[in-house]
Order: sequence, then structure tokens, then C-alpha cells
Amino acid sequence: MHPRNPYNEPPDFTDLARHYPPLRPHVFINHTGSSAINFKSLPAQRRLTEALCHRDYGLSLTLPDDRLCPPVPNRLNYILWLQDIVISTCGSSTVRGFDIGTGASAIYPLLACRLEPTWSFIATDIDDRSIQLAKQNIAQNSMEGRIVIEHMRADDAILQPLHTSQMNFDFVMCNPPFYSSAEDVSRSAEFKELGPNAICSGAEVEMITPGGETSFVARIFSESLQLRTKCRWYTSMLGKMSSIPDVVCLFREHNVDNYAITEFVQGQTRRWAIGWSFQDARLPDTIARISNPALQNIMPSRNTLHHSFPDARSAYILESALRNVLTIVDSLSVTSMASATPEGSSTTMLVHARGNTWSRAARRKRLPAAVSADQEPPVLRCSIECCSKVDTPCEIIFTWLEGKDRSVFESFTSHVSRKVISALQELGDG
Ligand SMILES: C[S@@+](CC[C@H](N)C(=O)[O-])C[C@H]1O[C@@H](n2cnc3c(N)ncnc32)[C@H](O)[C@@H]1O
Repeated sequence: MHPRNPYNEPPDFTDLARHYPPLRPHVFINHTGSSAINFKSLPAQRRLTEALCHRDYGLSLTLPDDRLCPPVPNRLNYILWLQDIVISTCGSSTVRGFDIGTGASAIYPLLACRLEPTWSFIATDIDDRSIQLAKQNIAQNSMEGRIVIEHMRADDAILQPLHTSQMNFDFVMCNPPFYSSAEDVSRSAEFKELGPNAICSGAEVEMITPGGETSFVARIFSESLQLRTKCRWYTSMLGKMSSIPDVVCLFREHNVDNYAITEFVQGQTRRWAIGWSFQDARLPDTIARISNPALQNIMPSRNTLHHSFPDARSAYILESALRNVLTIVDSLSVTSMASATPEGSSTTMLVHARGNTWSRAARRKRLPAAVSADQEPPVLRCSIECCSKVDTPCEIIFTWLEGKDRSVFESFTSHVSRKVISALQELGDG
């Protein structure tokens, strides 16, 4: 569950029904005296989604009986993760997203545009009925200027709108049909848990695609290999944890090392999302990695490295040693940003390296490293922070922000740490 998701506690259904009267017939008081609804009733689920959209986002949503009912807390988790990605790696003030298979509700673009006034979307679907209803939902919220619906055919390229658009995109998102067949649906753990009503929430076109979700995401990946930096982040949700290794296998086959895996847990429901990029902006581990032990061997490599300095007496002394070291590494520019947290204040240094002057090879040859021109992308951008917490050694946290080559980042962190140890010794603190 995302820390910014406000639905981590069940809502007060009586209060919600006061805001949205169509929910009223579905609310009752349970044996503990709390207000409740029957989550196995599809009409109750639909009115709940409409009520949350109405009360919390000022959205007027019409959900038909014959199409998927999107639970707001679960859909919100994906948008919050995308917000994190955009904040970390996309510099522009206007943000363009592409929602593949938007469904009758157009829930993702509508919610996202309400949360983020500078975002706009292209949204596609192949289902006539969903397209018609999605357009209606967009119109009744006056979002036609920000969300454009495109009708696709099942055999079109899934990313077709990226091929034809003049503009670059910041992200692609997708909640794909998860299953490969009706038997696949009835075999799924979720179907067994929720009973036969579960399938009735979605039409076949929404739930089933040839080869299931892995094939669908593999199609998106293979198309992205042509489009590459036309979009910053390609992402998709996955309904089965077992699909993630298959997708990561494709990344590894094509040397795509800039990727992210996350998990959305909401009540009984667990979903995953995966994202990849052909650009050099890197995500911090808090966004790109999760701690699920079953997935550790396929996680992306760490972009956040903690080096500890047990002999440094304080973060202040560590920071002054670090500052001295950074002044003597060639081709670096360093800016400092002070920040205040509940635990105290700290300084983050932003380091921008135009050339690799610290690698053993560069130093052995005593050659000036190839330094890129000012307007060229840096070989490395990273942030560096000194931390001290009670009862733990002082540490330096390096976070890789930009660069093509992981070994450049890693060799930089080792070089700086070795020099900091020497500087601490000279200060009599090592
Ligand atoms: C699981 S539903 C998701 C609907 C909505 N985004 C949501 O999260 O509630 C999958 C959607 O993908 C659509 N779809 C299936 N194949 C597609 C394709 N090739 N291109 C675009 N949409 C597709 C389906 O019609 C369906 O609306």
C-alpha cells in the first residue's frame, strides 16, 4: 500500500452515503456496530467507486453493469507510483501520459488529471462499448481538452499513438487483461476466493487476451524497443507475481538495465507493476525495488548505496571530510541543498560529473579524462547525503540520478569513500 494512499483504513460508509445518496441502499450496520457494505455485491461495489470518486475527487462517474468496476484505492496506488517516477526523473512541468486499455470508466486518466493539473493523456481501447462510455465519462467531467480517446483494433500496434504523435511522452501505463482463457480465469486464486461473482464484474474483452498478461506486456516491450526514448517510462500493472520473471528475462535479453518493480497491496488484493526506460535518468531504490523475498533475484541493481564510516564521530565531521574530497576530484560540479526532516536537518550534495577522472584507468594513464561538452549529458549525476542515527555508524548515502553506465557510478562511490577515509584519518577522526 502506498504511504500517500488515504484509503488504508475502510471509509465511514454512512458518511460516504450522505455525500452520494445512490450508495445509501447498500449501507448497513454490521455485528460490531460499524457501517459496512457487501463487497460481494457488484451494484454495491459500483456505487462505492462512484461515491469515492464523487466525494474525494469531485468526479462524476457512470459505471455500467456489464463492464469492470475499478476499485479506487487499488487504482490510486498505480497513479501514486507514477507520480513518484515523474517527480524523480521527469523535469518538464507538463506531463503526457498514455493509458493503454482505459476501459469504460477511464479511471486512470480521470483520477490522474484531477490529482495533477499539468498532466494530459491519450487513452486507448479496442472495445466499442468501453470507448463510448469512456468518452461519456470524460465529457461529464469536462476533461475532453486533457484526455483524448483513441479507438484501436486488437491487431494494431499497442503503442500506435506513440508512433503517430509528434510529441514525446513521459509515461505509458496499462492495466492489461490478465488471463489467457476462461479456464485461466477460473483457475486463478482470486476467482476461487471471491466466488463466481468475481468474473461478472468484467467482460471477456477486459479480462482475457491471447497468451495472457505476459504476452500483452511482451508486445508492449517489443514495440518499445523501436520507440525507445519517445517515452521516458513504459510501465504496466501485472496481476500475477509469476509474470514478473518472464518480463525481466526480456529486459535482460535486450540489456535493459533501467527498470523498476513495485507491489500494490490493498486489503486482500495484491498486484505488481513493472516499468522500464531507455533514458539515463535513474530511480531511487524506494521507487524501483521492493523487499518481497520471492523477487530478490530479479530486482534491478541498487541505485542507492549506503557506505558506513564507523570511525567518524559525527555526521558533521563526515560531511566536512566529504566536502574536502569533492573539491579535489576533477570535472565535478557540486551544489548543496539543505533540508529539514522530523529527525533533524541534513544537507544533500548534488554532484554532476562531466567526465570520469577517478577511475583507476584514468588515473594510471594520468590522462585527462574525456570530458563532455557543457551541453552534453553528464557521465554521472548523483546525490550524496551524510547521515547519523542513534546507535548506528555515520554513513554516506549515494543515490544515482543519471548516467548510462553503472560502473561509472559504482567506481565514483568507491573512490570518494576511500578518499573520505583518508581525509578522516588526516583530521584525526578515522
Ligand atoms: C483489465 S481492463 C482495464 C480497464 C481499466 N484501465 C481499469 O483499470 O479499470 C483491460 C482493458 O484493455 C482493453 N484492451 C484489450 N486489448 C487491448 C489493446 N490491444 N489495446 C488497447 N486496449 C486493449 C480491454 O478492452 C479493457 O478495457
